[in-house]
Amino acid sequence: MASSFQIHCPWMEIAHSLPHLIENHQLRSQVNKMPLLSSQYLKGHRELYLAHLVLSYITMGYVWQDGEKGTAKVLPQNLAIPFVEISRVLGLPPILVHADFVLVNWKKRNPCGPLEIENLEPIICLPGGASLRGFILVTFLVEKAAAAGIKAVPQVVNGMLQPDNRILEEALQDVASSLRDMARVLKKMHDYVDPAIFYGVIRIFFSGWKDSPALPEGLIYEGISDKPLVYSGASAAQSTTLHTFDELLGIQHCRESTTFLHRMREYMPPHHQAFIEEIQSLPPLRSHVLSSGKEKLCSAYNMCVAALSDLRTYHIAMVTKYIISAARNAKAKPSESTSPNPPSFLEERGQVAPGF
Ligand code: HEM
Repeated sequence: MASSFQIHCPWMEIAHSLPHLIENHQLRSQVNKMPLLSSQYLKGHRELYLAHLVLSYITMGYVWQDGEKGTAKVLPQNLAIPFVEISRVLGLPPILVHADFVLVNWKKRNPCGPLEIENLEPIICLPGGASLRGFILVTFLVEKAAAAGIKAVPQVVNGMLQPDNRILEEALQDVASSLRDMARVLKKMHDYVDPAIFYGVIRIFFSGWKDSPALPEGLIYEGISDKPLVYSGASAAQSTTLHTFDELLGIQHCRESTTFLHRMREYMPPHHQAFIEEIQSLPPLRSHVLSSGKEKLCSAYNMCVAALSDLRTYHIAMVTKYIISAARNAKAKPSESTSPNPPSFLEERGQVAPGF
């Protein structure tokens, strides 16, 4: 019997040629020829996540193939119906999310080799060549660096609830070291991602259709709803990592940022959201540390807050380089810009957070 992905292979075939089809403005006609396939043959979470990844990339290419002026207003039913069905099963929105873009979109070149950038490859790509590859893989490696800190979270909780100050202090040290590691890995972005390509070519493909001047009413998912649906685009603000550390440490953001960050949680896999809610429901760690009166514990907690703050400060420097300065350069020297028309509706604004 044929495997389900052999049955669904038209999706895979198109997805593997996305950069070429988009650059040649042929993706829409290819998608329009695609048969309407049922998603019911997909088995298990691996196939379902792979299908969401593939259909989300095809969707972003379909909508943005012709840039901001030639946006598609309707997603054809042969793409919209299976994408929405699979999204419902996974509890994800029918748009590219961080989990698609980064968390499931990698494979090892040599299966026995290390989980390092030289041995990694995205499964599905969009235009942007080496810079797109670098953006996906460096972000993936930042997530990998966060894993040790996330694993330390249950230890922090044990140390607090038992209570055992030694366990708590060690676990907090692990969290701080993981946050420092994330910042160290984030710096690799400079080696792999060209700001002009990021700004002029790559960014538009993560853009959503909520509060978007290019799609002010949203996108019609044919066969699903006659009214346009609105969804935010992909952003690492949908990564579970910093949400978890914020909740653990009791970090409070201003009201506007809190609203935005909470909205981004709706774009995470449901089990990620549940994990964050679990941390949120715990007794406050900060009060526990303060009331313990233990200097070493306070200092371990403070190290975590400092490392998280340093990571965010560095991230703002990245936003400046890859968006604000890149926008100015593209405007000042349009002839040198890699893309003839960097999308004007995204100038100096976040993907999903206007005015960020
Ligand atoms: C070229 C690199 C990057 C740029 C230009 C960039 C840009 C942005 C922008 C514009 C936002 C505002 C929200 C939005 O509109 O999407 C944002 C938010 C965010 N980004 Fe990035 N980002 C980059 C890489 C990363 C990486 C590698 C991570 C780590 C996983 C990350 C984590 C976050 C988080 C957690 C937020 C939410 C705000 C916060 O919690 O501080 N970003 N980013």
